[in-house]
Amino acid sequence: MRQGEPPLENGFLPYLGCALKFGANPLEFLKEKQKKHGHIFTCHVAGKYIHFLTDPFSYHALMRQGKHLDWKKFHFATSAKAFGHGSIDPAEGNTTENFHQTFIRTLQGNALDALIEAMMENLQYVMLQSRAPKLQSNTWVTEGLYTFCCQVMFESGFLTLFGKELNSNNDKNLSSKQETERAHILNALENFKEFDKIFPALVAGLPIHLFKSAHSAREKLGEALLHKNLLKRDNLSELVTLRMFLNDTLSTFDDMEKAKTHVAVLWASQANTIPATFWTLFYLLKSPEAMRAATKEVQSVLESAEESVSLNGKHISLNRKQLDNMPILDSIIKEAMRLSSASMTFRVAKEDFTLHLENDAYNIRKDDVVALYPQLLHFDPEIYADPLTFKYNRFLNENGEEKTDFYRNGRKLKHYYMPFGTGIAKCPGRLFAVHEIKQFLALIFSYFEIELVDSNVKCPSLDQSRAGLGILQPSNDVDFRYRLKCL
Ligand code: HEM
Repeated sequence: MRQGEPPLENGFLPYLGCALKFGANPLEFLKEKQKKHGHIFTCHVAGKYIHFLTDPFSYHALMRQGKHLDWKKFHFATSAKAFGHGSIDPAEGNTTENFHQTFIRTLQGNALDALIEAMMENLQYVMLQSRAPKLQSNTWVTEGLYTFCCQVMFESGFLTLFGKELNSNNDKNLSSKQETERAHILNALENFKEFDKIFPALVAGLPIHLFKSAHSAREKLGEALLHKNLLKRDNLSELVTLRMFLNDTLSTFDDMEKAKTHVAVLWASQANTIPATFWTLFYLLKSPEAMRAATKEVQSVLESAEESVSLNGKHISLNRKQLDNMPILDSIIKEAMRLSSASMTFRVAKEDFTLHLENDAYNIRKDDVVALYPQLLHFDPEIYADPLTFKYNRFLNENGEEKTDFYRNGRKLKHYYMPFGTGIAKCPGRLFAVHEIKQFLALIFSYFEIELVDSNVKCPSLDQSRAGLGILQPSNDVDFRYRLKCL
């Protein structure tokens, strides 16, 4: 440590430094170091020097000094490492596509309306038609809640981004075509889960060939998303259509590398959405007061949209504007994600520079990492009283509208909620993600009676193996049951 640099925590292990202690429980580790060193400190982790900023009032200072910091290099390198495509950094010459721009263009603005419309249709198809055999006799179906959220969101989200298989003449009838399609998607889900299990290890730098079955799962996902196979599908999203075009026109990637860039999009679209959906529904099932408020809000939006709920094949349709008018569901989803998110923001120093914070300044060396760990903020009792408790209306003000004033030390915070990251690299799919979860809930409440098998079941703990990468998964599943309402 040189003069003017943040206090250094070297750890005891050569090279690994603090990696193991950090990896075991990042929140506890960072809290302990914050107590020891104050609001900024450096950890030596696996050969890198990571400067953690823990004061939420410094976050803004970091964003303002963006010219010294690179957010892309780390993302590009991680994506190539985990998904196995060549570098997507235009500086390295494989492609001139600006991926971030492609994502913003096809996940927000007008493109979002089309995604929402397709998702509404696909969710109902998946919940009512594709799973019909389970629902036939109007009796209760018991299942793991995580398994259910995983299947419904994966199948619907996959169909929304990658479309449906085109009719082939070999198919005898519609239902056998649906069965084949469903089998293909559930097979993709199995491969997705197998690959997702080792995702943290790949990000940490372990080579995929150490994991035989996950490697083969990733290759199979790639094969399913080869351009020649995507061309056999109908209703591809604008995101996938544009990405195929740009792969073909702006890159020198071979067919499998192109496919692997689609595997990356598939992963980004599902890996956080699935656990976020689980936590939202779990907390609702545990909180009758929240459930009453949520179902009432959905009913009233359906009534004012003049949508009736029936099982005669006519689907409910709610557009973006109607879904945007659900502040209670917004607050519930935010609260569930506050409690389960452990994303981390990284920036890499492009050169030696002085980082100016509110009251002090620190020297940062080229290639060092500056990081934020917003779970510290989400669990800060000064900002969120009783931070480990789910309060469905935490993000609502007295008028029942979105609450945006949160304080620390008597000062209003600009950054108080960050599951989607912040600044330029903020998740481009965040609006779609929240709409998807709202649609899922609105449809569950409309079509099903639903309850936990054991209403006293304990809240599962957060599986820390994915800390730093987004929404944490539950460490165990929870049984619930559901049946179609008599409509
Ligand atoms: C609850 C669900 C979601 C959460 C919590 C989430 C969170 C995040 C976070 C934390 C990042 C990294 C931001 C940073 O580095 O600062 C990210 C990036 C990204 N997300 Fe999401 N995300 C979610 C859903 C989605 C969905 C549904 C899509 C697409 C359909 C999506 C597409 C992406 C993409 C493409 C990136 C990379 C952006 C880039 O590098 O330009 N995400 N997400």
